[in-house]
Amino acid sequence: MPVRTVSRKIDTVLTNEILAKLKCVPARYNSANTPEKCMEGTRVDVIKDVVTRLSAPPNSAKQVVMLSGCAGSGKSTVAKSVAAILAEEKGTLAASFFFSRDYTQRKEITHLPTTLAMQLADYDAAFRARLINLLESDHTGLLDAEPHLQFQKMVVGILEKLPRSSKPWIICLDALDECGKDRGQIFLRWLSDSITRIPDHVRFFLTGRPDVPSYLKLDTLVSLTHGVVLDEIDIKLVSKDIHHYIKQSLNGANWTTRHQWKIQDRHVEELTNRARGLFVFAATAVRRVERWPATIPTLAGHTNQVHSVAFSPDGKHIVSGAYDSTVRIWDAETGAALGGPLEGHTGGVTSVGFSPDGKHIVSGSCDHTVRIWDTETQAALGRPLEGHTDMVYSVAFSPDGKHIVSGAYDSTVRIWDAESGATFQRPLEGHTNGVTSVGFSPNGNYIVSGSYDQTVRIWDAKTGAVLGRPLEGHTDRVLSVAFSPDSTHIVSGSGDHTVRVWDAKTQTAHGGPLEGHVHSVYSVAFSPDGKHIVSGSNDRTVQIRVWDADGGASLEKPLKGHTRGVYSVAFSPNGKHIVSGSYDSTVRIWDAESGVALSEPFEGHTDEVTSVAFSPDGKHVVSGSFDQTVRIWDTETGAALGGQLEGHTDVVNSVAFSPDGKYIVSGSDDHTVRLWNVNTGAPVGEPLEGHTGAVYCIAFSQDGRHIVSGSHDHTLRIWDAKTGAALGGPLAGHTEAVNSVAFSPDDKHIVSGSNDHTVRVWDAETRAPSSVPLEGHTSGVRSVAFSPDGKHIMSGSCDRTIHVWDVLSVLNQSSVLPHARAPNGHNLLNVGPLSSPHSVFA
Ligand SMILES: Nc1ncnc2c1ncn2[C@@H]1O[C@H](COP(=O)(O)OP(=O)(O)OP(=O)(O)O)[C@@H](O)[C@H]1O
Repeated sequence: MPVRTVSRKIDTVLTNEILAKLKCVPARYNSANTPEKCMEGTRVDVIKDVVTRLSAPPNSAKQVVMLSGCAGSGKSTVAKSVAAILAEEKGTLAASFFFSRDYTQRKEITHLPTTLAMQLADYDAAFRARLINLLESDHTGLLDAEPHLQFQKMVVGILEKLPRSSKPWIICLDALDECGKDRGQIFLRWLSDSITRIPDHVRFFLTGRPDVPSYLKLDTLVSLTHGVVLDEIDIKLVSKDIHHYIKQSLNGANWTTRHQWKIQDRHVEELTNRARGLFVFAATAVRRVERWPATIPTLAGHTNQVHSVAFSPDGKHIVSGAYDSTVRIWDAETGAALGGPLEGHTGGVTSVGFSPDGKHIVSGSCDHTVRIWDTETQAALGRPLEGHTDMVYSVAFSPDGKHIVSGAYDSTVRIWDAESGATFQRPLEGHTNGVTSVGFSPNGNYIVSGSYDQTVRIWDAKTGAVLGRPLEGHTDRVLSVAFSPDSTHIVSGSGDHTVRVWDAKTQTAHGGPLEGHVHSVYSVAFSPDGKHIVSGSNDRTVQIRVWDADGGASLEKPLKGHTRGVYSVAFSPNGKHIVSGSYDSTVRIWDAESGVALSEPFEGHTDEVTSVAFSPDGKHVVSGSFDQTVRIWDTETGAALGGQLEGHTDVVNSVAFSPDGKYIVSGSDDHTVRLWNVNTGAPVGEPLEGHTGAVYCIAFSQDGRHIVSGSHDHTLRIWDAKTGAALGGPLAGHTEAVNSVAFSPDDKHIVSGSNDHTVRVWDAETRAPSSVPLEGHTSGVRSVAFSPDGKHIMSGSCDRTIHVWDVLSVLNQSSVLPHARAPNGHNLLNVGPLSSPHSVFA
């Protein structure tokens, strides 16, 4: 390599190291947990106005634009949209800081100057050179100086020396009222004192509640500030935006492809009026509606218990059968009854269903018979089908419409020819009590049945043979069963008042019982698009629930139950369980296969839980918290063992057991890594020092000899676990904080996940990257782990997905493209967002 290239590389490494010393906070407009942008088509004028003012040529514009408005008026959402346009379309966003009282580092002014300086250095090479120069020649301890001095020297001092630019440089600071207890007053004073030194191509876009602009009164800054007040915009215009927002959210393409019903115009009007110009009202209402379960109109008309309901194949109609001996047809959207009751049965109607083409309805009754009806004329077709010797509890068409299956109190299942009404084949026998409910799988291969014996059974539709074991879980009679449209799930309703969903393949419960009815659930069905479950109950109501097949117990939208963000997950050593730690201050244990929570949340921490890990024998779990302590729990009972381990002087971000289970290592915001003796709870040796930012994550190597740590300073470090000495320099490459690290099972590689949205793999010995950065996540990567066989890497992100990467492909890819980014390369490596965990970790 030519000498000049080498020296340039060394220079780059050195300057990177100097800048890495700056304490920066991930608070850019596009950092994790910043607000969403305005919905397209809303706030168009105000966004345009602000962008135009900020983009005007120097001299002609005021140097500060201040957007204010009351709580929830939508300031941060507008700020995000403005910042995105400036950054992504105009290239004029020099720096941004979105304050938030919900995040420790983003609610103080402390790291604002260094964060701004770092971002300005990223934005402009001349600024960067001057900043490096300043830091190199500084002997006054500027890195640890108080923030006001840092602002003066690292931001204002450099800006004033730079040549004037014809292109605006915009600094966006959102939610000043959430900046410290003084609600942004300190910052405004700094700005006021120095604005005359800052060249006029540098503009500030500030937002805050109405008190923030009031702090400017009588200040020199006032004359340089243009104010935009959201609360002064004509309420008719704002209401138009809110109307658009509600309608799009609950009636737009995105909604209607996912949901069976949509909001009606008069309800949009009503919600808009009630919002009275406050976006937060509308946003909260929309979120409520989106949240499961949504119960839409109650269909009232039957004069006795409703025992069965089903959607028509096109989703437009619902049919119901009741103990008043009638069948009724309803409009699924409005809930209005279509025509009168269908009369003919001489006993209560227990079960109803549509034929696949929607033209016919089948019903089963306490009068021992099955009947077929014409949907349009609502007339009975032919004579009743006779054969069962007791009450018929359930009926359904086969997917090709040629057969009808029925289950009866005589404990048998029967199959009928839909056209001739003849019954053929022997009855299917196996249940030990009355068969209440039956259905074909949509692919026609299986029949499912529910019984008074509290179980659900699956049968081969061709041979009539029973498949696998009975599905157990209901604590009372199973009254109704049905397959999902894709044949993967079965839904059942029971006398225990609940609805349950089962995985048809694994024959296990999919999540916990769905509650809501106040009496026995006699009927359940999936809507044709699989997004809704309709259920009918002894409580005389029909309920339509929005069911998210990916939610609940599914691992694709992982393990729902925590009430705040989950920031740490880990597999148990045998791969059967998952532990999660949440900002809701609790720790939870889940079944890795079904996604079911295995116990009540573990409670004890007094603040957000940042990190969790299993002990090597799986019997204990360790957790670290914002409350600066480490805690150890009994996995089975959830009991906290001993007291809390105290010593860190700031938030504990990460914890891990040593492979022999004797030690725990922890990383903290106090920049140090600490070792603890599990038995005594006492710290071992001195804290390990070296990182220049908070330590976010740590892991032991499998042989227990090394520890790897990842930090807010964007780097990883490797330590000798015995001596505490750092092994070589930091592993640099990530461009944002490192949130998660892990050794591969053979200790040869380290995987890291970062706020820069990427996953990186490193050679543990040479400390060089072993792969291109793995791209695919659309938000910060929070958690990474190798599968126990080392063949896969799992990464979890703020984008709410878990990706699984094939390690062999990752490493091979790197030998083809040593240091380049593979365009779309991740498609080759990425097994994809996790839909079936079993395929990977089985
Ligand atoms: N134009 C918009 N499009 C879509 N959603 C919006 C819009 N404006 C606001 N919202 C939603 O309304 C809620 C409140 O908005 P936002 O947080 O921006 O208000 P704010 O004025 O900054 O409130 P606060 O002063 O309490 O921080 C958020 O949930 C946001 O997503």
